[in-house]
Amino acid sequence: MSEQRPGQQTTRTLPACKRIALIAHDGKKGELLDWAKRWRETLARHRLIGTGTTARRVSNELGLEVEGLMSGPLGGDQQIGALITEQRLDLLIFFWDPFAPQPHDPDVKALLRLAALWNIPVACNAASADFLISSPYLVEDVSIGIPDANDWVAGRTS
Ligand SMILES: O=C(CO)COP(=O)(O)O
Repeated sequence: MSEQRPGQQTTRTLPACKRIALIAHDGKKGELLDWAKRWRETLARHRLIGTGTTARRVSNELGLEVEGLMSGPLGGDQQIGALITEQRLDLLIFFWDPFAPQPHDPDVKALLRLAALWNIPVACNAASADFLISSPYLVEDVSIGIPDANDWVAGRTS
């Protein structure tokens, strides 16, 4: 089977002040809130964004400013995916629930695909989120490799 992949990479810079998405499925919201409480002071120094219910709960229960998008089942995962594609998100903390099928499972898969494609640091559980949030890269400009979108289109149009 022939498969097409981006042939050429370019880079982009994750800024020192990171744009961090916080998302949790209902069965994992308690864990995410506990985790965010532990890292509250660190999170407060970055720009937070989240799907509707997660964002509201983090904001209400921790007193942090979190930009709330649409709730996940109503399209929020896709909005986060669009931010990744537009290079407007730097870190994804997504506690998805391995025990609960979601009505919007295709959106969840699509979001994780875009995060993998665009080389975004992702944590899907508390231990990996601890590693990400305590990394020295969190407060530095960090250059990451990403697919070269212009080269991709050029290769499909020449
Ligand atoms: O469903 C979600 C992610 O797939 C999360 O959505 P809410 O934060 O609105 O619950």
